[in-house]
Amino acid sequence: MNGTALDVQGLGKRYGHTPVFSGVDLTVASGEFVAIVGESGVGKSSLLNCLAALDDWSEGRILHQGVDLGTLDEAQRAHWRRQHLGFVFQAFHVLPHLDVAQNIGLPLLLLGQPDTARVEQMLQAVGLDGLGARLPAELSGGQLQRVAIARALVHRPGLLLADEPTGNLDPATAKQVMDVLQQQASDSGAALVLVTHSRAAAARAQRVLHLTATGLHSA
Ligand SMILES: Nc1ncnc2c1ncn2[C@@H]1O[C@H](COP(=O)(O)OP(=O)(O)OP(=O)(O)O)[C@@H](O)[C@H]1O
Repeated sequence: MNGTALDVQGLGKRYGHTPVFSGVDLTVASGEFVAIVGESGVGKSSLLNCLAALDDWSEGRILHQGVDLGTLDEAQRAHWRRQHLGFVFQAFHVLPHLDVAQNIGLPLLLLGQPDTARVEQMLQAVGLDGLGARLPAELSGGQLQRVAIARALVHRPGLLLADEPTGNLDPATAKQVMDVLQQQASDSGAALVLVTHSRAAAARAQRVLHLTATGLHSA
């Protein structure tokens, strides 16, 4: 897929009267990998939650492949997320009572398009071949994050957001998880926006942007 996956114009976020950031402009092409870094508390997670339309923003616009997310109501945003978005969190957020294959297949199930062959394909792609019947409690942290990556991409979203996905992992495991995340995002042609404190993870991106209270700047 070519073209612009994400176009953010003059985005600002306040919690009540407390400003977090303003003036955020960002264009991400399909297949591009952008890292966002910045001091703790500057608003990186808040920005990502806005880009996912999980939280409201105070000013500006977010367009995803031409769709203005600000014009969608809650139900339409939920529908947009299900179809077009993958999200990987620091704390994995896999569902403990579902096995690995069920966790990975959940986005397809929610879309009414269950597809066991696609789930198998994703299991292989992230190096978890043969582990589909395991419960999350029986996996390592690195394996859990691979489940989360497979789940985030199983429905072929155009936009993949990752919030500190290696924050809970040791450096060697973090490297393996980043290899999988980068490779899978690239193979699927998804735009990848990564928030991280890890210099090693950020250095993999095509662009590294620094978030401050006044916007995103080239790092
Ligand atoms: N729901 C909320 N209500 C009010 N303030 C909030 C809320 N969520 C975050 N904040 C505040 O907004 C600011 C930005 O928080 P955010 O978590 O986005 O920063 P961050 O850059 O991701 O930080 P870190 O790198 O430590 O994860 C912080 O001052 C935080 O206390």
